[in-house]
Amino acid sequence: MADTLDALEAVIRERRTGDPASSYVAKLTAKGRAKIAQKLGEEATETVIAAIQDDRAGIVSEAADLLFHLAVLLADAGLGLDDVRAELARREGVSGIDEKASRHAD
Ligand SMILES: N=c1c2ncn([C@@H]3O[C@H](COP(=O)(O)OP(=O)(O)OP(=O)(O)O)[C@@H](O)[C@H]3O)c2ncn1[C@@H]1O[C@H](COP(=O)(O)O)[C@@H](O)[C@H]1O
Repeated sequence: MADTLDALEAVIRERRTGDPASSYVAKLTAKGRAKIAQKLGEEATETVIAAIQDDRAGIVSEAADLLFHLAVLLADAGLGLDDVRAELARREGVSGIDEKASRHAD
């Protein structure tokens, strides 16, 4: 899975400046950050709908769309999956319950 996402990220970085007529990544990137963010939101909503309908195949399909569009957004922001991995690694072993409680400690 990590390899697939890394390969996808590499393709996205390469296609960003490609021909919008033949590349969806280039076409979406050319439309700008707001459009990329909008698409990400749409795919998130479609994932939510599939989840509520308990549509397992739909969840997988929409999650793939969601991860793809997230990777396009990260690339547009000059970020990458390694930045997200580092943040998740930083949180490793920190309970979400404890983390939330610590926000209200002071
Ligand atoms: N994983 C994906 C991937 N997932 C989803 N999509 C596209 O994302 C789009 C989202 O679907 P929508 O129906 O919402 O999009 P739309 O109707 O075109 O968009 P709007 O005009 O409505 O905004 C579709 O065109 C899908 O084909 C993807 N397009 C590309 N990839 C990967 O990116 C690589 C590079 O793609 P190109 O840039 O097209 O060469 C490909 O080889 C794939 O590996």
